[in-house]
Amino acid sequence: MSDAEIRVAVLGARGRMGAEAVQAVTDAEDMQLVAELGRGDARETIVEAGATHIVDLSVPDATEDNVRFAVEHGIHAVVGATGWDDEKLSRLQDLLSEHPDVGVLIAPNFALGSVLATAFAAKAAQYFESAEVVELHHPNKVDAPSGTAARTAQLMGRARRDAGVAPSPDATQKDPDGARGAVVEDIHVHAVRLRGLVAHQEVLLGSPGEQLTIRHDSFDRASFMPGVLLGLRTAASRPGLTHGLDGYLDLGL
Ligand SMILES: NC(=O)C1=CN([C@@H]2O[C@H](COP(=O)(O)OP(=O)(O)OC[C@H]3O[C@@H](n4cnc5c(N)ncnc54)[C@H](OP(=O)(O)O)[C@@H]3O)[C@@H](O)[C@H]2O)C=CC1
Ligand SMILES: O=C(O)C1=N[C@H](C(=O)O)C[C@H](O)C1
Repeated sequence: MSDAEIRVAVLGARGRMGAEAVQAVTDAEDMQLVAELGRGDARETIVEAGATHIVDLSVPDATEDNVRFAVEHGIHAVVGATGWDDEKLSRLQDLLSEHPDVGVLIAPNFALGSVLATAFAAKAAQYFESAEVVELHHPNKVDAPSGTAARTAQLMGRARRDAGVAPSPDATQKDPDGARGAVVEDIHVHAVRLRGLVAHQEVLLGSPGEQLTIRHDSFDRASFMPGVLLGLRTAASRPGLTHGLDGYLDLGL
């Protein structure tokens, strides 16, 4: 084993994503899987196992504490678990300023196609009168809207605001049951939960007489693994917080 080897602890290792990541890390020649943690397992195991990196694929309620533990112990973190709102991100930034050698990637989505779709949507959003997001997932998902949809809407909304675009036209006066969906940065976000689905998203952009739809589909969790491995291979060389796998890619957009 070389000193430079990436020694990985997977958190949420028995979950849908975690199990896939355990296999991907095991198969990677430049990595060693040194710990697999689930709910109730002591985080100290990560340190005892000599991990240089964690992959956090646990749950929104646990991820902040997991990442805090890693950073405080000088361990790089690649994070796919959702729930990272602005408050948590800001606390993490503060923590990282005390640990300037540690790299953390918070990746709402590891699939390259999804990362590109979000970047395209952010780029296109200012050119259309109307913009909405529809995310579609398997019914075992515990959070809504998805982390990917929330981030996509946030980037779209900010781009529209910076360009001076008005909020999407909407004559709705009565919506007692929330049929118009969640609102993130002035963008409506709709969540579908349907047996048979994995992870899908449509960004709808409309102007008089035309519509642009930017759709991405993950049919299998294998789609996320190249992004997880890229995150693990890059995090140590990118100290501080990176929000979005696009931060490790040169998309040129
Ligand atoms: N960024 C990306 O590309 C992707 C992100 N995700 C996100 O990853 C997360 C996991 O998704 P998914 O695998 O489908 O969910 P699962 O429910 O299948 O897996 C979550 C796992 O985390 C375990 N867990 C709970 N608490 C802790 C804890 N404190 N420490 C360690 N493990 C814990 C759970 O154990 P138990 O079963 O005992 O509760 C469970 O095994 C979600 O937030 C999801 O949105 C999912 C797909 C892609
Ligand atoms: O829970 C999931 O499955 C997924 N979660 C992430 C999210 O909330 O965006 C990524 C992907 O959509 C799959």
